[in-house]
Amino acid sequence: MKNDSGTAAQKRRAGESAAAEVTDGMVVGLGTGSTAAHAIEELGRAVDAGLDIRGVPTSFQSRQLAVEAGIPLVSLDEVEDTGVDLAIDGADQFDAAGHLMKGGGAAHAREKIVDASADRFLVVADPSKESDPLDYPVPLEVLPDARTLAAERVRDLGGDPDLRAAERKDGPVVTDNGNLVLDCDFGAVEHPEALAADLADIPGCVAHGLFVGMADEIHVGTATGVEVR
Ligand SMILES: O=C[C@H](O)[C@H](O)[C@H](O)COP(=O)(O)O
Repeated sequence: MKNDSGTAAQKRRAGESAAAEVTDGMVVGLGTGSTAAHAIEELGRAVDAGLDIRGVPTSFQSRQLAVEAGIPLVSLDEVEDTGVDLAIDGADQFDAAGHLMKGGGAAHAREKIVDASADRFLVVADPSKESDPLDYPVPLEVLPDARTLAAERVRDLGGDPDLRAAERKDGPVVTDNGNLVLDCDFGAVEHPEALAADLADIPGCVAHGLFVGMADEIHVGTATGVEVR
């Protein structure tokens, strides 16, 4: 179960552990999802206590949480000179090499921009996210007009694309960027670097959920503490 109290506590420990790495003056990338939310809440408490930071949200969801938590926000444009000091973000899966699958919340396009802009990128996760090899269907954000061609190219690569449907509306999920998501099942991904390159080449692909070689640390919340990998 993704949301039982054990897993929720593990996510909280991971989020709080990564938030503890944030220091005064930092520009911080604020990830999306239920685990990164714990880091945002913890940073909000630290801001209340006097921590001076600026946050760069990765989604509508993380922006809302940060506003509620009282974290001052900036856009990537506004930190052109300073860049992002540290990003904290969740993952749908991670492997032993530190490669990630992201995009379960359809936020991976902006997450990839913010996480790649950071001097240090910390992933927060619970132990259920570990998978070797990665086998979570790869989320592919595509321009709406590219949907049919992109699905065809995914099939050519050996994948099974499925247009992500919205849960409480008829029709597809539309991302924060106005695009669609194809969840592309490739089974076990034995060569993430090669698949990442092939997917990036698909016309109309905005971003795929493979984050290859990007993570600096993975904070894994356990039943009793946090393992940093
Ligand atoms: O698009 C969503 C993001 O990549 C999330 O960081 C990812 O889905 C993990 O979310 P959660 O921590 O809720 O499992």
